[in-house]
Amino acid sequence: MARSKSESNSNSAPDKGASNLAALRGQIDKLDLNILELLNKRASVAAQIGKVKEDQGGNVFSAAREEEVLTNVLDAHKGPLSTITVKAIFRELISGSRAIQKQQKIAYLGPEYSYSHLAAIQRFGEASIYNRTANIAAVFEELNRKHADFGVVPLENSTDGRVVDTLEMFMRFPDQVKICSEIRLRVRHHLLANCAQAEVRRVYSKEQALSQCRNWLAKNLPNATFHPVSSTADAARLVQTEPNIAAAVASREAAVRYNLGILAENIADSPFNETRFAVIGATDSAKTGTDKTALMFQIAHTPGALADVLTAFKQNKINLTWIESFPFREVKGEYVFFVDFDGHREDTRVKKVLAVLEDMCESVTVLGSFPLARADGE
Ligand SMILES: C=C(O[C@@H]1C=C(C(=O)O)C=C[C@H]1O)C(=O)O
Repeated sequence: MARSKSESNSNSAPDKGASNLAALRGQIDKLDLNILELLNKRASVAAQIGKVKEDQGGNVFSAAREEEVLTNVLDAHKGPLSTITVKAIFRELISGSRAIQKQQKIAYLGPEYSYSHLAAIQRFGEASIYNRTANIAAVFEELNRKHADFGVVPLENSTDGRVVDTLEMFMRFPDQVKICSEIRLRVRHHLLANCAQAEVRRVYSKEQALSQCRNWLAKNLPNATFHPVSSTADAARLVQTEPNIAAAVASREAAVRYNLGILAENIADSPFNETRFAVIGATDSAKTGTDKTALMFQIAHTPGALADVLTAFKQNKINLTWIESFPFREVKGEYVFFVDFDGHREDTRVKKVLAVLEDMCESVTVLGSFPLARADGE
């Protein structure tokens, strides 16, 4: 309805506000169209890159190049948008650019909305195809059968330590796959249910998640019993079947997927709970300058053998970032060690240490070099 002059005069401040709002929204509309045009221009260049790769036989996914793209952008970023927002936008932009070249198939330990699934989405975005598997071995099998281009498998959790099933697969099939990227996922456990906290009698979750929230659960749910199930997402699904008495310890995404309320947030006993995942594929990653290398070696059961290996790292000034020992099933008393360290296998000092290890060890397998992962949210 048209307004009379007197009406707008008597109300001039809100009127000015309204026209300001309209003008500002007009600016946003224009900017959105500019952004859209630029996004599609970028996607067209990615499509051309895809053609070059097709001719030259290159991989669609390049962890090293993606890291470079993100570093360029984040170095230039001055706000006011948060870094998390910029990262999320570029994650999807890059995901879409890969999909234009060829949609990538990613295998992960299911079900949907497990932490492995969340880690996979963090790295590969929404424009990829996700194949869930029933166990970690099946992620390796999916790759082997070429049903998936990449797999996402957990390596270690900051509270629970190593993930035995993954390390065992590397040991059983040392040359089957390479690690091409790592993902650090902040694991935030919440108590999900559709009843009140006082009504909760049964709590479902994955065993590790129950253990990571042990003190909180004992203090806040003294009348409940705890039931380990195959995954946190499966726990959330089960709660739907016993809505009046059951709760799950799982992610926010699982709450959305299974229509559950969040009774309590961030209930893990340790405020810092992170899982590190490996992205496995046919090849590892090109060098970026801030890389890590993972390897597995087996040494003779003699005094000082491990100390000699560690000295070789020290002498070459290589910083170890992880070490795990694992009994070698085939020879009693022998151990396989997993380590990762700063540097790329093409760096001179890494080449030197690898040559020394080849001489010292019964076997050495380079699991791969890959860009150092940023902490989740950084
Ligand atoms: C465009 C490319 O392909 C993929 C998409 C990227 C991007 O959108 O920036 C970067 C690396 C690749 O994973 C490329 O290799 O440069």
